[in-house]
Amino acid sequence: MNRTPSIDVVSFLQVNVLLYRTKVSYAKTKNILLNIKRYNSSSSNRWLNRQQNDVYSNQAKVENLRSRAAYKLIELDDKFKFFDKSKQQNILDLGFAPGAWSQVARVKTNRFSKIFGVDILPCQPPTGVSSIQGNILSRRTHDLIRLFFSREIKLNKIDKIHEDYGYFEDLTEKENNLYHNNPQLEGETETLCNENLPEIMKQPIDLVMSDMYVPWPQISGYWAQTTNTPYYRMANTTGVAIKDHYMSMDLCDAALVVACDLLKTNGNFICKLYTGKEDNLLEKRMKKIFNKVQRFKPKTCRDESKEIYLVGLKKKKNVDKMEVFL
Ligand SMILES: C[S@@+](CC[C@H](N)C(=O)[O-])C[C@H]1O[C@@H](n2cnc3c(N)ncnc32)[C@H](O)[C@@H]1O
Repeated sequence: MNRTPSIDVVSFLQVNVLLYRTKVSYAKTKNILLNIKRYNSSSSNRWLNRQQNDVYSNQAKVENLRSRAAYKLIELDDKFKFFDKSKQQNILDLGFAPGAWSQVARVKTNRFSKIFGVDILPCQPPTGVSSIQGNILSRRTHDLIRLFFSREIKLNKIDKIHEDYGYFEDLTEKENNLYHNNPQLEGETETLCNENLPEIMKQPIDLVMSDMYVPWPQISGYWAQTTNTPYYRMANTTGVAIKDHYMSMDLCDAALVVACDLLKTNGNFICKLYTGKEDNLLEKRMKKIFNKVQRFKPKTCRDESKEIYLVGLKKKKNVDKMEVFL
């Protein structure tokens, strides 16, 4: 087979020949090569190296969690107590892929609770979690979320192991009568009209959690992609603080619109953002929606990262979306 030598081997040989001619020592050659390598290494390589040496990433692999992000949600829940096994909860996980937050939510809630993930990337959800591939900036995605929570879903009891972990392999789904009896909702192509919806469908969610961040366009690694590992670099940021900030603010606003429309009164909200100039504006908006708003930086977040979480506790009654955003 005709094999093409990698760029490193080629540059090693080239530099060696060059240095042999000029009688430079081997140690110096190595130094020059290291510099070339450093120059060539992309930010995604640096990210992969950091992941390999990261305690939380390794721990996540041991515990069969899909990413280190799981520990951030665990810390958030330790502080704010979002999950409650004693009652049925409807949970929406925005930007759920690869699915670590959904895994945590599944384990921390009882088997009657529904967990629904939305992501713009294709991703197989964890066991006991439902999902759609959709853009949260689209009105249709909002409608599909509403439809999902209007259905009655029963989780099958299969065996003791699943019972212990609070979820089960199969889902049996029974359409909610309200959905079938309402002609307006049967054709999913129409945008749902809020005024005519039955009460149960107006605001069905107890917790909206958003860990969204804009994924990078895929430029490599196609050979290794499966539905479970859609993109390697989806947890990556651009490294340009101001860009990261503005990109995350748009997604926070989108999550906030979902909270205005679909979160129950007294429901809670978690939202990841990269800090910058517009934090205060977001916080101000959140204060119009929630009784209490708090900032939280989990220990799992890297020190150098600008990532923080804004938490909205106990949604107020009759929130006027127009007033929040104008
Ligand atoms: C940091 S990852 C989320 C990690 C996840 N919380 C976990 O625990 O595995 C951010 C996700 O947000 C998703 N995302 C970004 N923009 C989106 C959008 N407009 N609509 C839906 N999902 C989006 C990305 O595709 C990506 O999978």
